[in-house]
Amino acid sequence: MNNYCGTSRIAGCQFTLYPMSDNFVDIILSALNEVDTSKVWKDTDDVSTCIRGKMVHIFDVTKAIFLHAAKTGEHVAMSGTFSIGCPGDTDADVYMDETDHPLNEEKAASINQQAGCKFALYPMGREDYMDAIYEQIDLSKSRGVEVSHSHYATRLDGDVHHIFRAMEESFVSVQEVVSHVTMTFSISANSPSNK
Ligand SMILES: Cc1ncc(C[n+]2csc(CCO)c2C)c(N)n1
Repeated sequence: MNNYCGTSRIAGCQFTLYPMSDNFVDIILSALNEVDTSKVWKDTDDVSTCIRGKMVHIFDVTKAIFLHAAKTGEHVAMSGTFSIGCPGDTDADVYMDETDHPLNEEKAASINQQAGCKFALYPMGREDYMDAIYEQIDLSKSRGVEVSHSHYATRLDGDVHHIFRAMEESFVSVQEVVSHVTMTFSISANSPSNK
């Protein structure tokens, strides 16, 4: 099966927004609406949204949707799973022809938002999966984000742009050596616990 396009392979993210607000329907639908998703395959249902396409656009769209929801000032959380190299899917292959320019970066760049995030990498099908994680991730170089370890996950605190950059860098470097990788994350902004 050929799921390669140049040097880029098809990736995806399945995520759910949880606005802790009476206005949750509007916050979810506006965030999904305001973000330009034209470079990714997208499907939203009552549980979650799934996007598929080039890695650069998967991270661009996921981050932008979280930022647009969080900029309402409400306590908003998002949980999801990134995946690459999952064999079998071909229905989003057409999106692999898109250029690498992320469509939402310019608009999202002006949104400053602090958040806390826990993420975990799962390189699939490897006896030495722990080595694959430790060898490829060098979070010591992550600028603007505080890194701490927790059970089953790594915690990142800081600006949302820096948090997503750290997760993207980790995911990109692990998938260069392990063909099938998943990464779970849970991110929270405007939590009353921090007031
Ligand atoms: C990113 C994301 N996608 C879908 C849902 C599921 N969902 C729950 S309420 C609602 C709006 C009314 O239909 C939707 C779509 C979600 N929470 N977050």
